Amino acid sequence: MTFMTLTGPRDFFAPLYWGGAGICAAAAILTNDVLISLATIIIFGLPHGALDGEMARQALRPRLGYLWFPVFALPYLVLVGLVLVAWHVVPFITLNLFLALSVWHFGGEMRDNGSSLLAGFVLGGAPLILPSVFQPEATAALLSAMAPPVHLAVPPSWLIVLFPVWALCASAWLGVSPPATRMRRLWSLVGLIVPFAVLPPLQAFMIYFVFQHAPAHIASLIADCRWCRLSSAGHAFYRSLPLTFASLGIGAVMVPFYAGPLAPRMIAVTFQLLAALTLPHMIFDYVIGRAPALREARTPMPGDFPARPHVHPPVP
Ligand SMILES: CC1=C(/C=C/C(C)=C/C=C/C(C)=C/C=O)C(C)(C)CCC1
Ligand SMILES: [Fe+2]
Repeated sequence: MTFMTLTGPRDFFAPLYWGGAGICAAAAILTNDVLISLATIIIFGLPHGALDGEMARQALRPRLGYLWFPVFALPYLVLVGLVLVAWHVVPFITLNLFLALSVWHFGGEMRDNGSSLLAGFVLGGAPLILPSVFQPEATAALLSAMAPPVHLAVPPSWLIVLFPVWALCASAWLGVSPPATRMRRLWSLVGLIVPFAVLPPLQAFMIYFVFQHAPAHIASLIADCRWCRLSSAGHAFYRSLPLTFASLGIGAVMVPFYAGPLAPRMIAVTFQLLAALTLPHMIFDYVIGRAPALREARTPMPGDFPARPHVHPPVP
């Protein structure tokens, strides 16, 4: 019944969650503490990716029974392991691939319902291109900490070279927008530019990840009536807990394999793990969106928590 108090009709979840996220983010900014920024990123950002397990369960369990879990988890874990090994074997290449995949991933999440590639590049490129241009040294230091023993004095040049292209694309994206959406687009750009212009890069990324990227992903799943058990943010958070804890477990196992002072070490663990989870997450997203068999196999299962309907009937 705790569940009901979290997600019931009087939804206590949103104020609790956003209050917690706001306090943690403010603490990270006010104390300038790397570890608090990382903790905020993990606690309030990681769960959005951990919903893959819930989607796989809904898609696969009606056809495979309990076998759904190994069918989903084994390839997923193999990919996680491969990415973690790649960080150690070819850190420079892995870092650059991760940055490029992140542009793609962030763009896909932020543009409204699968709109243009232009929108994807503008909205997905900003979180990586802007810190590289506005605060090159701090960004290079963070990227170096992410991929030891790589040492970068400046961010990867392709991110810098993309800046004028990005600025042109952003202007074009605003310019071609229908008047009704122009202000919304302008505000979404302001919301991206301001944090990366005024805050240190890790804190700006924290704001982006926790308050823009993760909520956009969760909102798109809630709006999608295929995922009947994800009908509110509270349900989504609850359903993300098992894989969130599993990911934290993987992170805990990783820590002893990394050397050096605590802050850079935790930066490496956090972002290498994020990269390792992002690759299977993106592949999963692609597969679940394309495979017709997976799209249709969504009958309610015994023992399911009765989800709130997505569309409420009009009150007479
Ligand atoms: C660490 C760090 C950066 C890169 C972060 C990346 C690349 C994160 C990717 C996360 C993903 C893909 C999550 C998926 O949900 C910046 C912004 C360059 C500068 C600030 C510090
Ligand atoms: Fe994501």
